[in-house]
Amino acid sequence: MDRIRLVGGNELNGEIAISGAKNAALPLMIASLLTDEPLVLTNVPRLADVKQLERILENHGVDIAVHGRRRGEAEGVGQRMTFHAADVVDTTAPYELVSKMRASFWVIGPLLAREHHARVSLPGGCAIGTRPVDFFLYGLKELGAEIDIDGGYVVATAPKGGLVGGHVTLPKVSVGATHTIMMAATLARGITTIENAAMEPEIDNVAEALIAMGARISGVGTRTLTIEGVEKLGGATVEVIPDRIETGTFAMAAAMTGGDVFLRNARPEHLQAALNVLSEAGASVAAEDGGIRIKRNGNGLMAVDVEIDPFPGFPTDLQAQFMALMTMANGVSHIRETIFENRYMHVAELNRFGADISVDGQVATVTGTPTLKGAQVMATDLRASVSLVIAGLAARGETIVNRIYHLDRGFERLEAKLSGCGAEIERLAG
Ligand SMILES: CC(=O)N[C@H]1[C@@H](OP(=O)(O)OP(=O)(O)OC[C@H]2O[C@@H](n3ccc(=O)[nH]c3=O)[C@H](O)[C@@H]2O)O[C@H](CO)[C@@H](O)[C@@H]1O
Ligand SMILES: C=C(OP(=O)(O)O)C(=O)O
Repeated sequence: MDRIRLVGGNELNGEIAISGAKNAALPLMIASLLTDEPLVLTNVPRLADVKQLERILENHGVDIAVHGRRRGEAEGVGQRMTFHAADVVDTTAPYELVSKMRASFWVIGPLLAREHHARVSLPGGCAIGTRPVDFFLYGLKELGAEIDIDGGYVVATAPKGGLVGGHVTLPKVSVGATHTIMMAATLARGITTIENAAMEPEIDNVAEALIAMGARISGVGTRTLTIEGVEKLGGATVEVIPDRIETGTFAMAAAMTGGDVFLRNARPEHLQAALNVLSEAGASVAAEDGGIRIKRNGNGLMAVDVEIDPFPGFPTDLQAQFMALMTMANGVSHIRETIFENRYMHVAELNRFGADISVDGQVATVTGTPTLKGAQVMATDLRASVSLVIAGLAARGETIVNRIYHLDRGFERLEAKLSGCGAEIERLAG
């Protein structure tokens, strides 16, 4: 199993190109199941999760092509890929494929809308809580589907003639349920409303893609989406938005080590809450043409309290990275995780560096210390893994992060991007 070795203490200086967003690329790829015409996606990141979803889509009959580089295109630019679901040959998404990744469950929406049937294994994904699928089932039922659970599979069947429009009020904001119900509703007969919908930028990216494919959706960027079903969707070319979680991660890394890093392609409006917190903590954050610049001079950081919330709040996917940052801040920071009930697996690992973190229910209390010491640590999930890298970048001496396959799910060329800015970091194979 690969590991990462780092030696902390170097400032980060330079430029990092932010990749396309994993959490936008995945639902956009799934949207290709809604049409028999090709969907072209640009800026697709090279990630293990993208590869895994390719396998799942291929099993449904989707032809997938990765285009070569274009003249004048910079090296390392995101992939241009075509997804063509001319004929959906299988409406089952099997356990072996779906259990590895949460988002793969979302194929249930398009399959049900287009093929009127879907049999999808209950999902896996990061172990950060129980992560039920009750909102999806409720939403699809509101669109007329009949749902059974059989041997670990959700078996969904549309009424004769296909799904029908309905009113869905999500009990709690859910990104996955919003993507899935929105996609399903595009081909339903009549009008669907989704109240308390997620407003994450990835939802907007998918909604705009669906609109480009011929869907009728209004309320994009608000808590209420209205979808008027159409008979058929067509092809389109859509750009995956830059990854706001990767952006926030490198911003925290730079704030942790000090230095001056320009995050190219980053869009400040996609992570304003996190940037505000970084400024409050004492980092300098500036929106510049084409990206965001993060600087921190020799001064230490101040402790800041944060409550995790759905967008536009502070994202749960940056909670672990922020906690790493707070381990060396002056003072005591309180972090309240309100989205997932078990997303503190990194606490024990961060404490191995000599951090002082305790957890009581939803709240983690981080008492800053002036120094961390390098350690052997274990990655437990995607964002937890990268929080250990952030701690290691500032810790004295050597850190080894084990089980980094989690990192490869969601960070493209992490070591190369960090070492390009002066970090001492390498992957140890085997
Ligand atoms: C691939 C992807 O985009 N993953 C993101 C997505 O996950 P995901 O879409 O799985 O997360 P949700 O937004 O659905 O989860 C929000 C909350 O709703 C609960 N819930 C959700 C569905 C349901 O049927 N029942 C239920 O109770 C969840 O357990 C959680 O407590 O949004 C999360 C919240 O921003 C992010 O951390 C993940 O990175
Ligand atoms: C939790 C995440 O991913 P997933 O929903 O695929 O488990 C994440 O991207 O941080």
